[in-house]
Amino acid sequence: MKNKKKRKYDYIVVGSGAAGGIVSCRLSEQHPDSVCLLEAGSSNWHPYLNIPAGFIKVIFKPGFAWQFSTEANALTLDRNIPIPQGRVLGGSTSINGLVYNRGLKSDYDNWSALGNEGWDYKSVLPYFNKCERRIGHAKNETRGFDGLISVTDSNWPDAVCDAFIEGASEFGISKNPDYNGTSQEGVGYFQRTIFSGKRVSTANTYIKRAKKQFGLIVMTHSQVTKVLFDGNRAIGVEFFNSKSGSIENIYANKEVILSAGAINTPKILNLSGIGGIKDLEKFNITPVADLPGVGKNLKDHYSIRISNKIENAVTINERAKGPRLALEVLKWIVKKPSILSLSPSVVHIFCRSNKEVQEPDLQGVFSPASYRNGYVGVLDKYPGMTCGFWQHRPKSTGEVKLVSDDPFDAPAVQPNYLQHEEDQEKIILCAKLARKMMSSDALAPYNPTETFPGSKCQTDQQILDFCRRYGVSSYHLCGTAKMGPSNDSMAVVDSRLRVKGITSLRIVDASVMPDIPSANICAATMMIAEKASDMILEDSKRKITV
Ligand SMILES: Cc1cc2nc3c(=O)[nH]c(=O)nc-3n(C[C@H](O)[C@H](O)[C@H](O)COP(=O)(O)OP(=O)(O)OC[C@H]3O[C@@H](n4cnc5c(N)ncnc54)[C@H](O)[C@@H]3O)c2cc1C
Repeated sequence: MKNKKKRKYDYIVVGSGAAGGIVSCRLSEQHPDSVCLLEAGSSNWHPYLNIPAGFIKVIFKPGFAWQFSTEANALTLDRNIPIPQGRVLGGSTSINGLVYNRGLKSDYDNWSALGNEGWDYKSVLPYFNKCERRIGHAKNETRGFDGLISVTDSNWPDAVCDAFIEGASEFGISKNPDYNGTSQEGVGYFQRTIFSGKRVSTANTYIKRAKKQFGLIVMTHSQVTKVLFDGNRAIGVEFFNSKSGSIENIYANKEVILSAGAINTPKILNLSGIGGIKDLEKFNITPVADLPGVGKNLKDHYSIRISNKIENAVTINERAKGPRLALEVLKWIVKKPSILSLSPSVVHIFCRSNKEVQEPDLQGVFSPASYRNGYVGVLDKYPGMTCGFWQHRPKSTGEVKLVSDDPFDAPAVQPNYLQHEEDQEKIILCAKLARKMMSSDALAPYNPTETFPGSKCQTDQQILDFCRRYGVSSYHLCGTAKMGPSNDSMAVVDSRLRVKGITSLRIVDASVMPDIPSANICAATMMIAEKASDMILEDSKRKITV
């Protein structure tokens, strides 16, 4: 393959993350030398992007991640909560927490029930399987074995984690060997997108393969500023090449695909004249399509964490410093279990908030590590453990909107965490559950003492205040260009992910989710990309005008 840059391609894909990395690869398999992938960030050469524990070194660095934060809001005590998003080849798959979690069957059956034909669990399962290479416990029909994304079990034995898992059974939560199989409910070690001690991203799998085998053109340092139209047909994009400092245009024979993520995709749409007319008028942007749903329906998982100081154990807190860290590095180099090849959350719990609920509606995460004041950042100086929880399907929704017509200004992001009363009730329950899980008899030999928020936080009101003050994003932003049927005026794309009222423009990323899955959302985003790739190629063969 020649990998020679041109001015015109069959397909242009904007954004190289969980979705864009996959779509660009699948399209280039069928259209070699004729797909161009534009990425605002740089390549993924840096070792921190390939060592799982490098996560903590990159998420708050502008060279690797868009440093977005939420708008201040009284619901979360006027804080600007960090919501970084990957800005590098592989997008957020190059910086994320590596947890592989598909969600509940009912998540996708609900998408279908909302009028999105072809998105029920039975229809999407083959696409979850298509991208997966499951290594470890699995039932054949529910898992994939031939895909490019390796999904492995933890190889890091830890006595505190084992005790936490044992302890959960004291509260009626049983071990589940495969929460991505037939049933999610239970407790156990997370499955991770880690192989041979290294991060598995779309950059080092799909994109690498497509560049080498199918002549995929990858242009990093290329921030798309708007989509170009001929009438209502998308014909290309304008982008800023930050290496040359110039504005350039490239064109598509067939389609433009936006995969810039749940914050940047609605921003590009608005800058291109697609959005609510009133929103566009504010910035004198000439409208191309009146779609008031652009940027609306923002969802995320708002989580809280409870930390304990413990004794009689060596936790990640001590292993991440001094001579012990040197030993961990050495272990990683010789491919032995090491804290360098861990996902930040090691153990999962999926459980129900009450007996009336039919399936899990809460997710817990546990690690034998603790951060100062509960914030991901500086580890405590003493041995510690942390349990976090969030609600699977929060009812609060927010929005992403432009603050100006300058493509280099970050948009305003307001998730309205805890706006809905039910979300407030559930977050209190989450905090109580996290406490309960760490008070099991199985963990008693470690003499846990709660350090954060501490014993003074007891009443529901105190707990809610704590959640408002210290809750954080789980970084699962989605829904800002949702798919929906023609009678849903807030839908932005149809069930084949075509932007309504526009031809040759699709959205393929976490933005199109009509509701948030009961899971960390990367697996679902990759599933969307595999399914979208088939739809784009099918429509092209049938010569359907999109
Ligand atoms: C810190 C963090 C931890 C997470 N942990 C987990 C986890 O453990 N498990 C899990 O399942 N999910 C996790 N997620 C969520 C998951 O990674 C994302 O939901 C998923 O990657 C979204 O995929 P996407 O394709 O929509 O966007 P992204 O993967 O974010 O990709 C979007 C890409 O588009 C590029 N882009 C944006 N704007 C432009 C533009 N104008 N021009 C060109 N390129 C542009 C970006 O730079 C980026 O590369 C995490 C996310 C983050 C940020």
